[in-house]
Amino acid sequence: MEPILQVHNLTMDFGGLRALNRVKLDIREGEIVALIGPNGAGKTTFFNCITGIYKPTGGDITITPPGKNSLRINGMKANRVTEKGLARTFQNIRLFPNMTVLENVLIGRHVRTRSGILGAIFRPPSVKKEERETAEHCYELLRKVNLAPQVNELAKNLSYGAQRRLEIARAMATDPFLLLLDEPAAGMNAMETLELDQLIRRIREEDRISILLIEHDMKLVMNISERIFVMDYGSKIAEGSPMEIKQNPLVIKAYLGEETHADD
Ligand SMILES: Nc1ncnc2c1ncn2[C@@H]1O[C@H](COP(=O)(O)OP(=O)(O)OP(=O)(O)O)[C@@H](O)[C@H]1O
Repeated sequence: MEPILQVHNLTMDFGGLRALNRVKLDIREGEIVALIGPNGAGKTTFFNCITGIYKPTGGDITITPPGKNSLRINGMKANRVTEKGLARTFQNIRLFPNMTVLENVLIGRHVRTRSGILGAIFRPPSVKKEERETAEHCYELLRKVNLAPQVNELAKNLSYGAQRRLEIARAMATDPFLLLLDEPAAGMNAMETLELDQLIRRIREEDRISILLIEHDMKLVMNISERIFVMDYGSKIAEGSPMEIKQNPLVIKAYLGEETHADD
C-alpha cells in the first residue's frame, strides 16, 4: 500500500540559511508518528512546507488519501491542502479568541459545507438542514475533546490545555485523513498530557485519522509513537521505533546539552 504521505528530499532555504536539507519521510495509513529534534532543527518549517504555508525550495510532497489517487501538493495553497485532507494545529495557538468554542469549530467545518452566499441570505430548508447537521457534528467533536460543557464559552477564557484541545477539534472538523500536531502538549500539566495521549489514540482508533506530531515531551513521544523521525540542523538524522531512537548514538549526541526525558 502507498504511504498516505511521502516526502522526498524536501529542502527549504531562507536566504542563506538551509532550514530543511533533503528531508525524506513517509507515513502509512493508521500510524502515529513523531517528528522530534532540538530547538531550531526545522520541525515547524517541515510542517509549514507540507501544509502550504511555505513554498519549498526543492523536493516533492505527495499525498495518497485512503481510497484516492496520489497527488503532488508542492506549493499548493494552505486552504487547498486542507481541502485535500491534511489538517494541523499550531505551536502558537491560533484560535479566534473572541468567538465561542463552538464557533471556532464551525469555522473549521466551513471547508466541508456546501451552502454559499445565496444560501446564507435566503436560508432555504436544505441550508437549515446542513446548518443543523454541521452544528451537531461540531458538538460531537467538542464532546470527543472534552469541551462539551464549554461550547458557549469564549475561546480566550479556556485554560491553555483546553485551547490546545479546541485546536484539535477545529482541525478535525475539516475531515482530515492526516492530522499534524505541532507541540500539542506544550504548556500542559502531567494529567492533561495523559488525557492528550488518550485523545490522540482515540482519534486514530475511532476516526481512522493518522497522526504526525512534533513534540518535546519525550515521555509522550516514546509512549505514543510507532515510529519516530529525528531532525537536527535541517537534516533527518535518524528514523526508527522508540526503542531504536532511544539507543541511537546520533540522537543522543544531538540532544547532549539539552535536557531529555526519554527514560522518565
Ligand atoms: N520564516 C523564516 N525566515 C527565516 N528563518 C526561518 C523562518 N522560519 C524558520 N526559520 C529558521 O529555520 C530554522 C528552523 O526553524 P524551525 O522553527 O523550523 O525549528 P523547530 O525545529 O520547529 O524548532 P522549535 O523546536 O524551537 O520549534 C531556524 O534556524 C529558524 O530560525
